[in-house]
Amino acid sequence: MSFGAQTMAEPIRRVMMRRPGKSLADADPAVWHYGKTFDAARAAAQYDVFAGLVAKSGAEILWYADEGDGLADAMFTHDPSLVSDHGAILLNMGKPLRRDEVAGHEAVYAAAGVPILGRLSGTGTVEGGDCVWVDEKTLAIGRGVRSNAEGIAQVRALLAPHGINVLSFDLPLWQGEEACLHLMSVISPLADKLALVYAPLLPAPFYQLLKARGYTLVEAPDDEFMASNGLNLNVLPTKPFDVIAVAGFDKTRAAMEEAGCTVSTFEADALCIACEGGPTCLTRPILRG
Ligand SMILES: NC(=O)NCCC[C@H](N)C(=O)O
Repeated sequence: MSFGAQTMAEPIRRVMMRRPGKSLADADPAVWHYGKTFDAARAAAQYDVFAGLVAKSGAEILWYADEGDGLADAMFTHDPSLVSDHGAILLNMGKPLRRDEVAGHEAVYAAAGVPILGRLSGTGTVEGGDCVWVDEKTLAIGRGVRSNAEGIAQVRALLAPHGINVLSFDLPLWQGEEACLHLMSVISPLADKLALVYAPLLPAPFYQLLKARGYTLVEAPDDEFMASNGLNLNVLPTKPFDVIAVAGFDKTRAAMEEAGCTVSTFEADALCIACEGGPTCLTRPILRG
């Protein structure tokens, strides 16, 4: 089978990515809520280093091309769709500027022969960054600014026939409606039942569920979470205990190494810190395991 990713840290075999091009170069930072360190040319150069690390892992990269559609955030391919073992789910973005990205994902799946399990409709919204596979039969979704109750109910209805339990956890507002806070902003799985977390912003019942399921939680330091706008926490496992992280957050790196991880880093001030999305957000795993 060439698709299926109901785990978060098993070896990444196939992934959808989008190299930022004309759409990011033309983006107005005030419209897109990009920070002071935004620089499209440097972001593209930093992206190439990141893409090289993903390619080095052996993953096949399916490219969603930026041909100037104006969708600057579309480089964050994690969000517009989700891939289950039963096909892809085309989501509906909570950030209105990102709604048209879903059609781009649909085209990539059609070209790659990945079946579509279903799609969200109406006013229901869910973003991929709010979705965390706790285990292969349990999907946690953060309800917040980007994902709403109706969207979560729609995902639940699509997955329930396959024996998958979808749970909803409420997120705080934190930096406001314009900023990006996903459930994946406060947790990054590193290996089976091992995750890096920023505990103060975790929904308390989600924290309790992880503990009850036998997870070991590595705590990211407060100062680096604040200094990085949360991006110190956003690390991509290419296989269990092997992760890609944003450079410059040495205490977070040391905490992961202490937990047995090998950490590769890349500079990402113009890309990740400025545009509010890290290595996990820049990838949509299509096949893991
Ligand atoms: N999964 C993620 O956390 N994605 C980051 C998306 C950042 C993008 N600027 C956004 O606001 O949607």
